[in-house]
Amino acid sequence: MIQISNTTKKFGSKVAVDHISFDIPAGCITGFIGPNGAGKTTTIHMMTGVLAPDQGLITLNGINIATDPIQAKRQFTLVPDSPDLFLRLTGREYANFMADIYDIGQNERKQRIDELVRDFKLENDFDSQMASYSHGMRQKAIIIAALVCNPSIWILDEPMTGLDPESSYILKEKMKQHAAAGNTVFFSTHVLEVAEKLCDKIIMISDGSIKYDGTLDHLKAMHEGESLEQIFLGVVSHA
Ligand SMILES: Nc1ncnc2c1ncn2[C@@H]1O[C@H](COP(=O)(O)OP(=O)(O)OP(=O)(O)O)[C@@H](O)[C@H]1O
Repeated sequence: MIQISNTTKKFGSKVAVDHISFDIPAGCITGFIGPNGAGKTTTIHMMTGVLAPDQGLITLNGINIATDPIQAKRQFTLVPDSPDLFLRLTGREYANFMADIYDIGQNERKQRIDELVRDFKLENDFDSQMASYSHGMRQKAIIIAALVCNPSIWILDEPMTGLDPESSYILKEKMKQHAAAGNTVFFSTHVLEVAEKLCDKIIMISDGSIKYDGTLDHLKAMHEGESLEQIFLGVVSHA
């Protein structure tokens, strides 16, 4: 579970995130949707300790990321918005580096890496430097390394970007399984069809403020006969 309370982030005079509060419960998939520049990545960076908020409180499984960052960071894994990281490492070296950080034993990590590499069809390239990968292959390697760690909370920033349909399907199935096992899955997306098919709960952000926080079913009941796209465009145009 993640709790964000009255949290604000400014860059100079620009208020990127403005007094936002919401809970992300365990046991379901929560989608974070909003237009470009709405504040999604800034929020995710504050949740994961990459950025310090100017104001507010963020806890992950009840642990305050500001005052207990090491323990808080052990609660989650992050798929960042850009996969262009550690490009001199091979996919396998990067996955092992992440597994080291999370203290995953040798047998367990080997089993998980083998399974994930097979699922995402990266067997032929996993021992090559990530600099030689295509964008989609880098995205797969970052996802594999994040999922090898397998803590209770998964935070994914635009995770389907660049993935082929088969890999995107596999990732969505893994997200569903993780949530069904009682864990927390939170992801941002621009792809409303994905949000519609995958999410139990939706949080909509626009211009740094939360415009909707609730179940997908409730949102649809409030806007009977409208698609999620029509609802989204309505919410954003009234921002
Ligand atoms: N490092 C920064 N310096 C200055 N302004 C920033 C910085 N990071 C983000 N912003 C601003 O904060 C606002 C929110 O940006 P953010 O990246 O959180 O949006 P987003 O919802 O993730 O957008 P996108 O969907 O385009 O990735 C934008 O107006 C952006 O210009």
